[in-house]
Amino acid sequence: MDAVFSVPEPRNEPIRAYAPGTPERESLKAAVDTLAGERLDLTMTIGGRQRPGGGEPFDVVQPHNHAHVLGVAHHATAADARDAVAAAKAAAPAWRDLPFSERAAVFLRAADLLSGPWRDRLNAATILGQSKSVAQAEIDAACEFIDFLRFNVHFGQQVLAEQPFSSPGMWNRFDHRPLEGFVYAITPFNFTAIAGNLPMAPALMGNTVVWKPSPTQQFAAHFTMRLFEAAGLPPGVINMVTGDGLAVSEVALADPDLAGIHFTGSTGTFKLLTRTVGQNIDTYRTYPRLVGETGGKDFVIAHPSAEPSGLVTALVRGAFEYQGQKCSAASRAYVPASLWRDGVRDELLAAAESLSYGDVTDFSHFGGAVIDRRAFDKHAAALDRIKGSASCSVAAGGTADDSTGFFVRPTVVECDDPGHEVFTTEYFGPILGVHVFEDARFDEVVAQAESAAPYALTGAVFATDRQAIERASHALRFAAGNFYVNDKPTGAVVGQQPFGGARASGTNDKAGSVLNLLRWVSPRTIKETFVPPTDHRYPHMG
Ligand SMILES: NC(=O)c1ccc[n+]([C@@H]2O[C@H](COP(=O)([O-])OP(=O)(O)OC[C@H]3O[C@@H](n4cnc5c(N)ncnc54)[C@H](O)[C@@H]3O)[C@@H](O)[C@H]2O)c1
Ligand SMILES: N[C@@H](CCC=O)C(=O)O
Repeated sequence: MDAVFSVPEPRNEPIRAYAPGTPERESLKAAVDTLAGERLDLTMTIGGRQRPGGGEPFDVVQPHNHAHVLGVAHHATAADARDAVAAAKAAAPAWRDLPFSERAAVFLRAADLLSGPWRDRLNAATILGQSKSVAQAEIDAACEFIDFLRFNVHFGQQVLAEQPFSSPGMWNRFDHRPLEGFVYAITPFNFTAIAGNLPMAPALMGNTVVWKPSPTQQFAAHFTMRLFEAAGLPPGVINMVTGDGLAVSEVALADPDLAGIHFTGSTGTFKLLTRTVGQNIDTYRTYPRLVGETGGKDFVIAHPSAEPSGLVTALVRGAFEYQGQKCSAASRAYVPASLWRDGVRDELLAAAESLSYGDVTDFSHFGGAVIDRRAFDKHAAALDRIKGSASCSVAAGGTADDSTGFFVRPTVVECDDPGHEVFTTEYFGPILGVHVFEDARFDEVVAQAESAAPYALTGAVFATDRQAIERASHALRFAAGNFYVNDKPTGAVVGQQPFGGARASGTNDKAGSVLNLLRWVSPRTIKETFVPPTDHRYPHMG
């Protein structure tokens, strides 16, 4: 077909409420019951074929009920990784030669399947495997994932439309080639949408991918791979390997055809991958593109003019939704003494104490458990250190219980010392540090908070005084890639608040935007001269 297609205009997927007594709630409940009753073989998918990894098995469990095994996966071995890389390379020529519209149609179909018949399955898998509440699963596994699929197609088309100028007598063109080689996508446990987006975005632009999901997100990742297949993704375009990824990295990072890494996860892991690529730099055919979105220590700073109830709600939702396991989660707050004394303290502590964390298959809970034993132990140890610290006191929560699930209570820590680890270390759990300051010190506190932590992902300022907002916004310009005024620092929506941070928080390539898709193409410039000159002499030569 010869045509310049326009892709469907993307719209953000409406969020379902799952109110008691509604058919949508019953249908999701049934999907949760069905998936909870199975014990799946969580296979790899290489070249379109499912097979178990060749390494040690590991259980994928419900974090809120860790005795309940949802499925068993195996760590991929070096041989598995070599097969995945070979499958990606074999699929590359046919996939990149498919017109963009055909590749886009696969992902638009995936979006519609997920919006309809696959919605309950992906949501249920995310509730069970990652311990998300219904509301948190819906905004992630359904809405954000659907948005990534649809908006990426829109932005991909925008990339292709980007063309150079042409002087008379010639036609200059960009051929937006995919990268030469394969892309290695490594994804975190906390968002089903991110896990789907990281292999999808390079694939849309014509690349083939080796995808390594997090072991603790493997349950939903399994269904994501099935969704891509149901949408018509050809074998070998996305090859999913399971496990911790150590053997996969040994193979993939040493391969001459490694063309890019699309990573989201901790700062430490991304630094390790970057360092390894640096060490192997002479191995590669081309410089691998490194895209990494990493950790955060996200702040909320209130001015004395802030509206108190909005501030409290933002702190509660920003810090404690999904048990604080969002890279964007509010984990340090700076509150003026006047507001703190006049109600914010009492409201915040009461709200934190009232939150119910429990078995999220009971839809009435606000939240669930933290992801695994490693996270639980890390938070328990941090709480012990905080309790032993002279400058801090636990004002709410502060307890942890792993008898049935990995539960850590929503915790508020008041701390005099703004340099304390509670304001600098990413715990990635439901622990909020609060520094209370004398009202007149607002600008000084903003300046300290600006670089108290090495990260620069998200941050919020609460104020009604426009000059205070302007001053804080200016002083914090480089302290957050996503900056909020009078809103919580979480919950970025694809297409509306393109997401990503700098400093130790990543390469800031803004997932789900044109900026990210640009990283997965390597344009060839073509100049065609319609009537080539036939005389080599300059006019001045006579
Ligand atoms: N900035 C963002 O957009 C964003 C979004 C979500 C999560 N995060 C960050 O992610 C972190 C939490 O996620 P996590 O605990 O899954 O992070 P993690 O770094 O422990 O793991 C991320 C992924 O890397 C894999 N991995 C680890 N070492 C590897 C290696 N040598 N080779 C190949 N793969 C390897 C893991 O198995 C997992 O799939 C937090 O720091 C959070 O801030 C950032
Ligand atoms: N995009 C999500 C965060 C993803 C990281 O975990 C938000 O804005 O809350």
